Amino acid sequence: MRKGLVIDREAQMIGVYLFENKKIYRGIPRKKVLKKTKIYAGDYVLGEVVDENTFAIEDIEERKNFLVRPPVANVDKVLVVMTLKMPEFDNFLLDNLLAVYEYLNADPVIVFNKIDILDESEKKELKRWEELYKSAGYDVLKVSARENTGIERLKEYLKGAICILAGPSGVGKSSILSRLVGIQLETREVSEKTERGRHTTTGVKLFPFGDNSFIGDTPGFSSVDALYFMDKKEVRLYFREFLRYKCRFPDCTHTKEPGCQVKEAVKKGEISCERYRNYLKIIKEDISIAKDLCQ
Ligand SMILES: Nc1nc2c(ncn2[C@@H]2O[C@H](COP(=O)(O)OP(=O)(O)OP(=O)(O)O)[C@@H](O)[C@H]2O)c(=O)[nH]1
Ligand SMILES: [Zn+2]
Repeated sequence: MRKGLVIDREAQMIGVYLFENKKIYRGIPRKKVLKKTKIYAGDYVLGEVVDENTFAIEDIEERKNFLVRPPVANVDKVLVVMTLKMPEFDNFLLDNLLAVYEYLNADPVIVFNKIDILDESEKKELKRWEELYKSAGYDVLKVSARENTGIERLKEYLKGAICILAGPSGVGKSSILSRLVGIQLETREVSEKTERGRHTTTGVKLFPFGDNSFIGDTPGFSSVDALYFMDKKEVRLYFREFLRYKCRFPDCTHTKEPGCQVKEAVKKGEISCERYRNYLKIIKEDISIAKDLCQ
C-alpha cells in the first residue's frame, strides 16, 4: 500500500498528498475505514491509487495527537509566535501556551517575529528572553516576516514536520505562513468573504512547503488558560525544566513542600524566576513564595 497525508478536509472532500510523487488526489475512504474513525487533516493514510485523481483510503495510521482547534492530527511542531513589541511581549501568555501544547503532546517551539523593528537595547532584551527559554528546554527562533530574515532557517528546522501557528493577534502568524508557503494566500480572503472565517472548525488545509513539511492555514490558540485543560496538580508536568529535578515527594507541587528541588533550583538560578512566578500564577498560588527565592 502507498502512504499519503490528508492535507485538506472539508465535508465530503478529502485531499490526499501522496509522498512518492508529491501529487494531490481526491481521497475516497473505504466503508470499513469510515466505520473506524473520522478522517482529519494530518491523518496519515494507506491505500491505493485508483486513477489519475483518485486515492482509495484503506486504512488510517494511529494518531500521535489531535488538536481540536484547529482540528489537525499528528502535529509535530506548534510555532508559538511572539513579538518583543507590537504587540508587547507577554510571557505569562507564552507560558500558558507552552504548557497547553506540551499537554497536547504537540511540541511547542517559540518563534519571535518582527526582529526588524528592534533597537539595540531591545535586541539585548530579546536575547535575554531567548536564553531564558532555551535554558528551560525550548527551541527559540528569531525571524522577520517583513524582511524575510530567518525564514530559510525556520524552513530547514521544520523539515518533514506537520506544523501549525499559534499566538496572539497581530504578531505576524499569517505573514510567516505566507513566507513559508511562498504565496499570497487567496484562500484566506475567500474564506473571510464567505464568513466562514479562519476560526472555523471545518475545512482546515495543510499547505506543503520546503522539504516535505506542512503547515495549517488556521491558527491555534491566541490566548489560553492552562487550567482549562488540566488540573492544578498537573501543571508542574508541563513546565519542561521542572522535570529535571527530583523532589522529596514525587507529587511535589513545588510550592510549600519541604525538600523541593525545583525551589532549590530557582534559588540557584537554574530555573528562572519569571518561569517559576508564572507557574505559581497559573496554579493560583501566592507568588510571594517566589520572593524568598528570587532576589
Ligand atoms: N515590522 C514588522 N511587521 C510585521 C512583521 N510580520 C508581520 N508584520 C505586520 O504585523 C501586522 C500583523 O500581521 P499578521 O500577519 O496579520 O498577524 P497575525 O498574527 O496573523 O494576526 P491575526 O490575524 O490578528 O491573528 C501586519 O501589519 C503585518 O504587516 C515583521 O516581521 N516585521
Ligand atoms: Zn518540588
